[in-house]
Amino acid sequence: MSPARPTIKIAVPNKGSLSESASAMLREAGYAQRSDPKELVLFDEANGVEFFYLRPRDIAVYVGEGTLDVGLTGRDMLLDSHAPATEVMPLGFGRSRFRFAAPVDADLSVEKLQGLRLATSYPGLVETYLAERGVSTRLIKLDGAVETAIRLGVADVIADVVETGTTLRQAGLSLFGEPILQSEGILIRRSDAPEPPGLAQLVRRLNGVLVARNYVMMDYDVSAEVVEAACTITPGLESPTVAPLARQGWHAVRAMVPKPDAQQVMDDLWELGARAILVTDIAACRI
Ligand SMILES: Nc1ncnc2c1ncn2[C@@H]1O[C@H](COP(=O)(O)OP(=O)(O)OP(=O)(O)O)[C@@H](O)[C@H]1O
Ligand SMILES: O=P(O)(O)OC[C@H]1O[C@H](OP(=O)(O)OP(=O)(O)O)[C@H](O)[C@@H]1O
Ligand SMILES: [Mg+2]
Repeated sequence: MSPARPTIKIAVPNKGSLSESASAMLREAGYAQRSDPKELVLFDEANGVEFFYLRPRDIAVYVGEGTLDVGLTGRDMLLDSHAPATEVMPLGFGRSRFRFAAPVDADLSVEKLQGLRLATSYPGLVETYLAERGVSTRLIKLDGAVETAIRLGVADVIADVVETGTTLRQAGLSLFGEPILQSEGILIRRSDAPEPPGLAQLVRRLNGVLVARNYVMMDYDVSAEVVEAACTITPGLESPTVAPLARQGWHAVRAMVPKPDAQQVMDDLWELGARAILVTDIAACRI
């Protein structure tokens, strides 16, 4: 009997904004995910992985303690926790900015925050940012719906997650100061610890999902005179594949193209004389 291979323990958000996207990404990477949102642990025996569904705020704590090997959480949550954990890779979902906001007519700047009451769910993140700028405020720690704190007279300003800005606008608030942080879902591991078993494979799989989501495969035919120019338009990730066609003086080219650029790239190739331009989705890959 072959010895059991070590299992990697992965923390996944159990609810909130990141939960569904995190599970969807892991599923796309070939891992089993829970079907019942009340399930707390799931053992994916085929892949040698154990998933623990936890509050996103707690994930950096477990990973920092070394109880779990890696976790999916938000960059803002990691920095807020001050846990000894490190970002391994960004995951491309749950993008937001972390910003200061105040009533529209407040005319504030970060320097003017000295002594004011500042409400936030991320005191660790805000305190570090302000300390670096020599500003100290009276921090009021709230669990959520922070935008309402000003109207209710609990705070003068807030610092919170902003995605579309709708919540702020509805509360009559506007942004001031530079963004404190650009956040998104990230993979984290414990700082200064040996690499957990299976991490390299997990990272390869997640990278594969990111590439499959963000790129398309483009095929086209082009005459020999303009092959070089065509390859400048579609340089691919490393180098495009160029193969001779049965038709004399023509080549077939195949290259990966960033998905948002695909339509413009097709127009440019057409102008150059390329024909039979085909775009296909990438289902999965290892780059
Ligand atoms: N509107 C949003 N858009 C993108 N990311 C968001 C948004 N709201 C929260 N997040 C991200 O979700 C993470 C916070 O997790 P949390 O569980 O608190 O989410 P939540 O949506 O606030 O959930 P809940 O309000 O149910 O507690 C942070 O990384 C934060 O940046
Ligand atoms: O810029 P927007 O698109 O409006 O999104 C930002 C809002 O979304 C989150 O709130 P959530 O709904 O999670 O409520 P909470 O404040 O209670 O966490 C966040 O805390 C902001 O309030
Ligand atoms: Mg929230």
